[in-house]
Amino acid sequence: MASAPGKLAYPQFSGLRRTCACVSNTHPLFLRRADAAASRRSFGGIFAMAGTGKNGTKDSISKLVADLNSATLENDVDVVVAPPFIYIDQVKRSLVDRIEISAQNSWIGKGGAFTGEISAEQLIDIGCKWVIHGHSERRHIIGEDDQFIGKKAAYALSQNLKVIAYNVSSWTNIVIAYEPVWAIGTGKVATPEQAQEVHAAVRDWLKKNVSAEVASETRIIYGGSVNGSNCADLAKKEDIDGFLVGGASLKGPEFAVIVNSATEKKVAA
Ligand SMILES: O=C[C@H](O)COP(=O)(O)O
Repeated sequence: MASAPGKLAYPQFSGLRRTCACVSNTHPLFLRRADAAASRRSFGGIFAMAGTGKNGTKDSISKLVADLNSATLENDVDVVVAPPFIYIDQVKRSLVDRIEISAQNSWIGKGGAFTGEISAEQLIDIGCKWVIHGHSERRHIIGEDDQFIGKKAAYALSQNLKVIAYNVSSWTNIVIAYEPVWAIGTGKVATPEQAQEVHAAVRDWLKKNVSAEVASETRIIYGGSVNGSNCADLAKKEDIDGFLVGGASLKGPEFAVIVNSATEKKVAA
């Protein structure tokens, strides 16, 4: 996913081939609702209510949850939030059921003596339905590689968590996120044309390497400086099926604007 602003970055195709990595950054999301008829065309995305660990306090998250609970959100957009582990329970207890919860990471296998780690089983126990794997920050800062991420994703999927990442035996519960690293947290968003080109290339990769059906159905979401002002133009693009939102997700009303940019998808369709 690395590239300079203005240049297209093709997300880890070699990784995709081996395990499947897509990439996300920090926090997460919204997605199309499962009952929305056919396919990825119903918008979906991802939003993070608090960044990777460093964002959020009990008070700030209470405020954000209150904003989300009172926001008017498009019916046919799935909305998922990914708070840091320590706030998941608080969010689960206070957030409306219409919004699902994701973790930002999980262990590679069954729980046990792995100090400091959180298992997929524990996430399910606390009410999570989603987990993010393969975020560029986990790769670049923590040093996770495709193989390790693949193990995590495979185990999470085996426990029926939905995954934003790889090592996929069934694509039903997968969402792929494309985030050019130069766009993450920088205010330099990819142009709709740049993002569309990469999303189309990812979809084409799926078509050639997995199947036409998977290519058609899999949601590919964009992340990197998405905000209330640029989301509408991005949402109009054919292969952009949602967003992975970081900074703008910390402001509930702005996040609602991003969720509701799904209407642009309907207009464009
Ligand atoms: O996880 C979030 C993404 O990495 C995007 O972050 P951002 O919207 O602050 O650029």
